[in-house]
Amino acid sequence: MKANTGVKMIPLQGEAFGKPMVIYPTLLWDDDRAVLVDTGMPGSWETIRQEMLRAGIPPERLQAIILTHQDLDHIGSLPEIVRELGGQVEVYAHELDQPYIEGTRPLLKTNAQSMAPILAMLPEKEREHLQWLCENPPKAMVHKTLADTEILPYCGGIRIIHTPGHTPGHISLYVQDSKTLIAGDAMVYMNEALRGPIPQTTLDMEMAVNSLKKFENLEITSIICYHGGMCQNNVEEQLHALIR
Ligand SMILES: O=c1ccn([C@@H]2O[C@H](COP(=O)(O)O)[C@@H](O)[C@H]2O)c(=O)[nH]1
Repeated sequence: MKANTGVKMIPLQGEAFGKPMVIYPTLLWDDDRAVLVDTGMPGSWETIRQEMLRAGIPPERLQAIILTHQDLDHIGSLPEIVRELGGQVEVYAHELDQPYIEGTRPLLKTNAQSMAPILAMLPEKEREHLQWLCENPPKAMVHKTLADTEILPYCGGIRIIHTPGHTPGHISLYVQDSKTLIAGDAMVYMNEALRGPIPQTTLDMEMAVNSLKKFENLEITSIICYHGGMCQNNVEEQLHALIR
């Protein structure tokens, strides 16, 4: 029997890096399990938990967290979720971002040196907070690393697509049942238009643009961008216009 599967974005609103920001972790579920893709900034677990309850998915059903990459706004609430749910949750990420998420290497972007221009512009309280996060970044163990083309057996099958560029271990996810592409930061959705990676925060633009070719042969009905949310208008046309 086919499982009942679902996809729901969890909008998280707040202030980050000196500006207002809305970001979109995604909740996936089937009959008995739920999966969270990315965890928001530190302190977001309570909002995510409430949104899960509103969707009728008890947090105890959460069995996996998939991190699209190491950036602070994606891994921020990982420690608090793992602390609360403990051993029931398996954490997944690509091996190239694993050491940063586990804290054995400093985060590639959210460190005092890279953040210096932003830190200098912030009011004192926010500066102290971001400085503290740079020195004490969230970290947690990655239980399983993910490789390109692998299919995770949750929610009707989640295909892993390695899309390096924004970070070396950036992954996107293709949810087979609903034909939804969870693009992480490989693309953004702004003013009802799908756009490529943002140069300001992408470590290797050439690689990031090249990674978009991996979406070329997918049948896609919706794309969820972490920045901008869900794109459902002329999805394949918009996507093909970005692929060079
Ligand atoms: O203006 C900014 C915003 C963010 N950063 C750093 O880049 C990463 C990724 O940011 P995204 O907005 O998710 O692409 C973030 O964790 C910050 O460390 C930046 O340098 N400048």
